[in-house]
Amino acid sequence: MTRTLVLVRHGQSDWNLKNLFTGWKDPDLSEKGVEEARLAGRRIRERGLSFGTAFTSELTRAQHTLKLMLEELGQDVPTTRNIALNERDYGDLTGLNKDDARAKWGEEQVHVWRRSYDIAPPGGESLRDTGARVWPYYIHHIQPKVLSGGNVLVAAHGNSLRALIMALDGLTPDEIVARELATGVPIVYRLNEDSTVAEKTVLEG
Ligand SMILES: O=C(O)[C@@H](CO)OP(=O)(O)O
Repeated sequence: MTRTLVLVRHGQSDWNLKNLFTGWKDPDLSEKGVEEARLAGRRIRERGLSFGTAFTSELTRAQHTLKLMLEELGQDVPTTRNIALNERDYGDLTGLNKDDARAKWGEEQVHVWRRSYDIAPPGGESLRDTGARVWPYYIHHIQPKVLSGGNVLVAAHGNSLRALIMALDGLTPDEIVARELATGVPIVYRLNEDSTVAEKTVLEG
């Protein structure tokens, strides 16, 4: 029994390309994002992994990434979509250009809003808030599938996955600040029977 969990941040979206805060807005993948998603699927295929279940968010960029990965894998897997896996809600920053926001509020403040654990952007969610919906969803819906040996593929978002990875890797609020997730790079976890992490491999390069 392999108990494998693969996490993938969606490929580059049109709004990533335009450098806009995206959050719960729903742009699709850019051309580059489509290629990144396909490459992610091929990287997973090279590992010979097959999946019993897949999960994604309610947002198009993650769903599209999952679809393209499964096409590359040649696997038709039952998929569950849930809002709990959505990107962090960016509140009032949504739709603003990230460089314009730095010019207005300063580099440091914008970095705190984007990467800190417990400071929320105005009207939006902190990473802690995001984790408060992602982690219970993981525990109740995703982890049981992994522990039963079905191998699970999750396509989600930079911050919903940072929140999950923080818990899986046992990172502190200070340590999570420096964690960035690249688009379309699969992260493979193998879990022990007791749900702790046995091994983590990042499929990059
Ligand atoms: O705009 C967003 O929703 C996210 C991810 O693209 O941005 P950030 O890099 O600030 O986490």
